[in-house]
Amino acid sequence: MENTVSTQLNSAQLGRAPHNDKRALNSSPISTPKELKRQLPIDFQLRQQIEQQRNDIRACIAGEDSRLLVITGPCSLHDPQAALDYGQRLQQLQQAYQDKLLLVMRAYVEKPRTQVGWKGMAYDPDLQGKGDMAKGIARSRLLLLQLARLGLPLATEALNPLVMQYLDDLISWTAIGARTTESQTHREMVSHLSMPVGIKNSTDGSASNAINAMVAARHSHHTLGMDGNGQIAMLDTPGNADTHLVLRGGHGLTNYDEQSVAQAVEQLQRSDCRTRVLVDCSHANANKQHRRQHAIAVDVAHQHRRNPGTILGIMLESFLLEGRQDNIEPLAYGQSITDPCISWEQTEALLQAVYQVLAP
Ligand SMILES: O=C[C@H](O)[C@H](O)COP(=O)(O)O
Ligand SMILES: C=C(OP(=O)(O)O)C(=O)O
Repeated sequence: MENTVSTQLNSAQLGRAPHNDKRALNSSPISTPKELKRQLPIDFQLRQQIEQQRNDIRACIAGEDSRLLVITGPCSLHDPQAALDYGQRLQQLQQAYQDKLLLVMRAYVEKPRTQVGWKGMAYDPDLQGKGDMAKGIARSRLLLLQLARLGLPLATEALNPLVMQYLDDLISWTAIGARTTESQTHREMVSHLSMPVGIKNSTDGSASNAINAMVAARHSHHTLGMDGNGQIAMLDTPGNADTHLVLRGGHGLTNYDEQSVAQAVEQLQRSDCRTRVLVDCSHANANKQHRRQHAIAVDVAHQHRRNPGTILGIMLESFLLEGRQDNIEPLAYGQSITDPCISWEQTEALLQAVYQVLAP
């Protein structure tokens, strides 16, 4: 989307900057988290469902549940209808595979970028490059609410700690991405979050920053943030012990093979961290060749059988149509506008193959 979304400032925007700060742009106030949660509330039953789903994932991390955790879905959500279509299909697969797989839908509304590009529904819901976070955050919350009501646990990447305050109650698993693993702000945020969190190895492929993040996040912190009323406040975070490492490869090297996993597990043990790792079958592990995800997932499923206690699960980038698209006009239904994904049919085949490894 880099080509279709302008990130340049126009003169009208610059003209609105106050005299004493020529770099400051227009600011548009938006509702507080409490106001938005009041408009789009979660009821008692849904709250209980999400708490149960978080507990199910916690049990997998702790090794009390031997099912393979599968985080699967589009690289990013941009079209609510296609996302709900995907969610309905996934929910049906969950019924079929529930004894061996715990399926969680990737529902990412924020995207970290290597340089510039579309940053997700929360920022630019109309894909026009204009940015409308009031609309974007509200649309994201509504969509997550509709997806959660399908009965699926949801996964997202927490990028901006303020955005997370509007959505956190709907999420069962959160990722800290490879580009933010080393950030103190993100480690403090994890310490504050109430759900299990997967922390990715850095883009250079090293697991050390992620393991340092796991250690930092299990401690409590004092940090500057925003409370539910939109008030800037010092937050005392409780610490989050429900974290795990996500291996996503890096710098042209993969790290999902048995030896890399064993090395990571050893490093985790030395830092007294949870040892079960989740393998991201996409990103640098697949060198963004989406079809490679199938072979990687099957390999990891075999490791899960051979070495119980090392593999927690897999992550897939999957949507309705295979690949990705650059042009938003016309927009193909169900195809990624960020990273390439496997199609729905390829996803069904992959999950069936993984299931067969686990339940021969
Ligand atoms: O998962 C998505 C991308 O890998 C990540 O957001 C970085 O994308 P970019 O390198 O295209 O900016
Ligand atoms: C951006 C992502 O991954 P990573 O942080 O591993 O690049 C992602 O999973 O969408």
